[in-house]
Amino acid sequence: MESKYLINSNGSAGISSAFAVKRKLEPMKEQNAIKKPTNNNFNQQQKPNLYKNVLAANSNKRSSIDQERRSLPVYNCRQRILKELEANDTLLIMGETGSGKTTQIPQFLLQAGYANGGIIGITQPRRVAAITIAKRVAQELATGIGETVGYTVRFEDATTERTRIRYMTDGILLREAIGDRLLRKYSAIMLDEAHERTVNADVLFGIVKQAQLERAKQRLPKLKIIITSATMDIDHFGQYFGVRGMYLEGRTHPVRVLHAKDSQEDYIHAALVTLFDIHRHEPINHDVLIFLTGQEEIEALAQQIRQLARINNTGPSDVRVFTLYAQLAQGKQLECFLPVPANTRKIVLATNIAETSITIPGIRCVIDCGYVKEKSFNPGTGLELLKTVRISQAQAWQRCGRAGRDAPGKCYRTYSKASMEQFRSTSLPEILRSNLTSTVLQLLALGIDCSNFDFIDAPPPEGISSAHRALEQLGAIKPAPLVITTTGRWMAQFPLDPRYAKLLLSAPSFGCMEEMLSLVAALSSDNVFIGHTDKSELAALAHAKFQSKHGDHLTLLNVFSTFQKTEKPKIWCHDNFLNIRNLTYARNVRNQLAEISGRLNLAINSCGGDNVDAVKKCLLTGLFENIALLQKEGHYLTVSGRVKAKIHPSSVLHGKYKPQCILFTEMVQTEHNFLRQVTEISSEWVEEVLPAMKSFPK
Ligand SMILES: Nc1ncnc2c1ncn2[C@@H]1O[C@H](COP(=O)(O)OP(=O)(O)OP(=O)(O)O)[C@@H](O)[C@H]1O
Repeated sequence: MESKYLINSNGSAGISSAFAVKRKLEPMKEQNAIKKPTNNNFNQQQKPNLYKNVLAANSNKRSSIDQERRSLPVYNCRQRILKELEANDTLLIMGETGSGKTTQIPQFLLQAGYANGGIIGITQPRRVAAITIAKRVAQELATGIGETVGYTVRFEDATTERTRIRYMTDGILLREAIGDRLLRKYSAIMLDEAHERTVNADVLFGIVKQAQLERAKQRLPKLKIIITSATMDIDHFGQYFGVRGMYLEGRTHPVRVLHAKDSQEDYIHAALVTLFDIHRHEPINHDVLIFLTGQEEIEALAQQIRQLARINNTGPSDVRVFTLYAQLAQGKQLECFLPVPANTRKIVLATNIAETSITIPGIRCVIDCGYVKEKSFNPGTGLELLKTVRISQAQAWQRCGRAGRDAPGKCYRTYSKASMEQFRSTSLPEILRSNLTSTVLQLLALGIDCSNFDFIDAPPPEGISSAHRALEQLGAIKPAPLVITTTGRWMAQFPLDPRYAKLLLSAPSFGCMEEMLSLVAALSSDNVFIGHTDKSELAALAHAKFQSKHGDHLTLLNVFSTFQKTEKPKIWCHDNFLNIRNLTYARNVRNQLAEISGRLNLAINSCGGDNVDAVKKCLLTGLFENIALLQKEGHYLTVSGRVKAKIHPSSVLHGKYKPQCILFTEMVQTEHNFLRQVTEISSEWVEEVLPAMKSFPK
């Protein structure tokens, strides 16, 4: 396999080199480079007591971590960053992957006294990054999580009133802005991984910019804004924020890049061969991270690797395989961050959720398949699809940057150098290719009309109109003049997609609130079934017990309701091939949704699980855009957009008799359009439940 790879013409590839041409930056050389910070570097008076106490209590334990911190490129730029921040209210900072932006800059601000007047908030596109980075920074400051450093992600808050540095997902900060548009709680906000351009981050760029201006106008304490990334389009950001960018010089550990001579069509096979080649030739403590596109691919390859490791007599004990993807329960996602025993190689199979921000200790080799599953929304059909597409060059460098964090590394790309040159330089911002229903509602709850909002890149007008249409059908807004209704305000209270929030608001009138709380919670956690196991036949038999002839939603409800009642959940989940972590997560989500429902005085009634029609009709009130009708040819056609599709093989309705009319949770595009999580409904109900949908085809 080695012969398939070429060393990049630069030999050792500089992670930033590919972007050097794009940068028109002010190079930032540290004037007092490698000057050890002393107490004189900041005003003693301003130094927060809290930080002083933390320092005093833990000074003995920190020498090795301190050394690691001091060797990071960002450390040498500390003085300059603080000086720039004193002079400017907004900073755009670009520095190599692993240079220390995310972990160190907030600590510089803390030391400089910025946390005296408010919290230092740092947003991350993903919760796994927010959690692991907060833990690392707490360790660096030798404090417990939730003390000086904490994190908040959806359905989990690990902060206290003592927390001064708060890592969080961008969705959390956006939600807070609904309560206070000026974000008065914060003295500084760092929007990290700006290149990711998630919808939430794009909205936040505008929110923090407005909050900063408004606070200045009202003579309130200043809001400092820091935008960071290793691969952002700094000119574009510079124009939007009206500031120049800074480039943090200094290199981290080198990563040697090896491209396939020819791009490998079967990238999973290429990844497997490369992995075993690494396993034969690289020291056992060089851990490997493989980037693939999704859960099914990852689970299948994980199983194959485990089997092959046994057959090849490398011994099961010298390989530990971990998986990392969004649908995996949080606890399980964090397992790959723990050390493995000596003489064992850690192999992590991940989607793009491991692509930015995170450091998985021990990773020396990255294998990059060059593809990603990306959301794309078609406002014409109203459907959001997940499609497998080529990554951008920025993503390729970010993936590469996951190696070389604690030592020099290697990155194996299963695509050729020539084909990489054809990749887009950066990914298309999510806001230009997503369903905007949730964003439009959140902005309206903030009192902002999306059509006049100062976006860094304005979403297409047809995307906004499509969101308006959907929100009107959900009863969340009224058009001309555009206003948010009480239902809309209530929907915005739930940390859920508006369609799912609507299910909870409608449930009391169908008498099935208990059931809907359980179902929405279980849908938020996703895959509770363990299917990829060497006992897959036994697993299928166990799962069959929960099957409802009505479809996947009621099957999932059966699983969750039985789980809630079981006295020995661990044994029960094990025996039934169910994922206890995902179910426990769903239970926590349910508690929080019930708490919000209680605050809104929604009646918590139940149909006793027998009145399945009530549950199905209620599902229609939120998911009415996801209806499909059986065609004579045997396939389904979605009512909204008339897209041809099949029922996904994972559905309990797959391969059985085909219902005339179905409701689905999502559409996935692989070789066909597949409808996931499907329930049989009656087309008669549509007009009963949704009087607005008069044009429904019979
Ligand atoms: N959980 C961790 N365990 C061990 N080392 C860590 C951990 N997190 C960070 N580090 C160390 O700190 C360094 C800086 O990480 P940090 O996340 O601050 O860099 P960054 O510049 O923000 O990177 P990126 O652009 O990739 O997000 C890493 O290269 C690594 O050496």
